[in-house]
Amino acid sequence: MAEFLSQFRNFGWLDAIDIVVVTVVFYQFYMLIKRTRAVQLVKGVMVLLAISLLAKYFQLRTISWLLDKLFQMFVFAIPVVFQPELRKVLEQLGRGRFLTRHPSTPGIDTLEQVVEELVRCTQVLSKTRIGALIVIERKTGVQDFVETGIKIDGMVSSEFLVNVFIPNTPLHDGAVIIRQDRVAAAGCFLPLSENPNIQKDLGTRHRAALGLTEITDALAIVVSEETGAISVGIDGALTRFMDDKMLRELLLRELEIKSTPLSIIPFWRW
Ligand SMILES: Nc1ncnc2c1ncn2[C@@H]1O[C@H](COP(=O)(O)OP(=O)(O)OP(=O)(O)O)[C@@H](O)[C@H]1O
Repeated sequence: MAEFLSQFRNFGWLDAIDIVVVTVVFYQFYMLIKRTRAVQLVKGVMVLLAISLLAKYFQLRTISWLLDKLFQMFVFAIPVVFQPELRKVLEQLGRGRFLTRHPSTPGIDTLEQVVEELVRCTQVLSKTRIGALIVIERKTGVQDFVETGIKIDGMVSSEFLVNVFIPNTPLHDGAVIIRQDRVAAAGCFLPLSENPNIQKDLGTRHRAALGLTEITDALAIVVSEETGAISVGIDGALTRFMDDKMLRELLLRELEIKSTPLSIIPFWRW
């Protein structure tokens, strides 16, 4: 205890600066990877770190030894796995944009408005038989897929979304990605599902919606060009033939805006 307190007695302003700098660097790095799938890996490493500390504390030698070896491996693996994120950090440092402010979370009213705009736009798209694929990001970041399209960063509005999907316009091909209350990008390329059990009449638009929702917790709304049917992909399963009421209830529930009973949701799920 005395040793611990003596450390504090030697604590100078340089140590304070040291701690602040390290905190800021870690925070900015976290904000940078927060929207990508790399954050899951960081969480995994944190869990292993916690187990390793506990194993050391309780003197569990085999677990400690195993985890030590694993961490030695990480020294080489992490730069490879995080290569894109590390490149981005270095680029931002180079441009002097490391200390940027990060957008705050929108309120419930704003998100409710976003849901309304999405419901309105899917109704128009469905009635006019315009095919569409709209992804809504949740906890797992989908920045990797945002980067495959054209960055937009605009307000979510029904009119804008309908316009994006009008055939033969520059952005109609691919998916629109919504992040919170903003349209992050359009024309994004999503991974196709390889699930062999998908109905044969569902083409690549539906497969892309399933593909993304298999690997992230995002929601994917699909409007079929052929039938006008509205479907929603969640966790690699498709809820099909939704009307405006069902879609509104599902979005409000899944986006944790309002809790609605499950019974309203149809069970056309594959
Ligand atoms: N990997 C992908 N990522 C994003 N969008 C895609 C992807 N693959 C296809 N699409 C979109 O789907 C369109 C083709 O849809 P296709 O007709 O093959 O699918 P579908 O599931 O049968 O849908 P629909 O019922 O609308 O015809 C493409 O023009 C493109 O906009």
